[in-house]
Amino acid sequence: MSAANPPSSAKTSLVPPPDAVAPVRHPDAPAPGTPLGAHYDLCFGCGGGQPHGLHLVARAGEGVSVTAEFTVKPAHQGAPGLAHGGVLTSALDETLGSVNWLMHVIAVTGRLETDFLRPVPVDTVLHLDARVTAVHGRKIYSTATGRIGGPDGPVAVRADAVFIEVKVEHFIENGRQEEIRAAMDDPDQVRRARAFEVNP
Ligand SMILES: CCCCC/C=C\C/C=C\C/C=C\C/C=C\CCCC(=O)SCCNC(=O)CCNC(=O)[C@H](O)C(C)(C)COP(=O)(O)OP(=O)(O)OC[C@H]1O[C@@H](n2cnc3c(N)ncnc32)[C@H](O)[C@@H]1OP(=O)(O)O
Repeated sequence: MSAANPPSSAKTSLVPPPDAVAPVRHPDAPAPGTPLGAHYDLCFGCGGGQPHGLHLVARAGEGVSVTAEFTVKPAHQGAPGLAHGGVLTSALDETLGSVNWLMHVIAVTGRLETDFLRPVPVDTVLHLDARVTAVHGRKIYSTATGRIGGPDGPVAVRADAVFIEVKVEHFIENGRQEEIRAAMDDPDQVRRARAFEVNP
């Protein structure tokens, strides 16, 4: 086994350890059915101000779950008339990322594994559903599906993920200064970030 190609480590396993606990919905989480809105206007996944983005719209579900829709546009093609797999994975990633908000936890994707079960044509609405299954320390285990033909249609894509809880400093210290300064100057963005600080 070469160092450049290490084995898939137990450290990044997608299976929660035996002492993982059930996720807890924050008391101030929005009621089921409430749109979550974009966490950042320029986010590729959900930002309304991102012309190249997916414009995914997520709503709170029951417990620690969300539903979302993403419409596949011609700009999202891989093969002629079919969605690119990486774009579909991005939609799953964004949906899984938004579900952490219901626990009032900021988290980033550590590991994400996608199964592609059916091709997804351009103009299809992908009906996404994501939920947290377990929490272990800073690790959040979650799973998502994307269905076509309606919210109860066949599963076209699915994913399992581990997200890692981070502080807001993760973004402030690692993001490009230009965008961080702009985010800090946006009262809405600061309010969103503060919500995590006052309701840990
Ligand atoms: C006013 C300005 C405000 C600006 C803020 C703006 C918005 C903020 C609000 C919300 C935004 C939040 C999310 C966005 C939502 C959706 C978008 C989709 C999500 C993404 O697209 S996000 C981008 C891709 N993502 C990354 O860019 C991560 C890069 N990466 C790192 O930044 C580090 O790598 C990190 C932080 C992950 C860990 O680093 P670290 O040093 O903090 O943690 P450490 O190593 O100590 O691990 C602690 C425990 O996690 C386990 N662990 C570690 N790494 C793991 C892995 N990969 N897989 C599985 N488990 C892992 C260890 O095994 C240990 O587990 P144990 O405790 O059991 O030992």
